[in-house]
Amino acid sequence: MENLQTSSVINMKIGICDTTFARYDMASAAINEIKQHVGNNKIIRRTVPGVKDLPVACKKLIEEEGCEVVMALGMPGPEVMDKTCAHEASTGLIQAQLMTNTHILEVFVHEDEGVDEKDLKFLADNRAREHAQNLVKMFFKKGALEKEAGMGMREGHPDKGPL
Ligand SMILES: Cc1nc2c(=O)[nH]c(=O)nc-2n(C[C@H](O)[C@H](O)[C@H](O)CO)c1C
Repeated sequence: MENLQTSSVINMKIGICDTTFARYDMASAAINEIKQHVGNNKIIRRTVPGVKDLPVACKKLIEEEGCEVVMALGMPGPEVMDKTCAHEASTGLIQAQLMTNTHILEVFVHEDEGVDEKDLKFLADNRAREHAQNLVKMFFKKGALEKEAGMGMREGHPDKGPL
């Protein structure tokens, strides 16, 4: 994707929220990706213990810090309890979006998605970066996502492609 830094006149506050539970620093990958495309925008990062702490942290980034979009990055573990936590966190993130009328892009990588640790690391980095690109397209490149509508795009994994 092209660098939009010079072409963009939009100046936004972008929130990035991640967890210590995650086994990869997805927030740094997302921030690095955003800065490559729209580095002139302010990025505010917060780190919380786990995914269930993300909804209120994101809501605070929006309401108290003035962020106009937030990324919520987390890694649910492989146990049934972890999957339940992830679902609860996801529901909380949707509620926070509706309460604030603001997008929170959920970027979860389930620990059992990777076939091994190397694969999991690659997946986490890739998904964080590709969702960061989605954020850039949504807010800085008018019509960019519409061009990709129905194209079977996947974040982290290879795209599926259109039917
Ligand atoms: C069981 C469990 N599993 C996960 C997980 O898979 N991924 C994660 O990020 N956090 C998990 N947590 C922690 C909670 O999200 C939360 O941090 C604590 O309940 C404290 O509020 C818990 C408690």
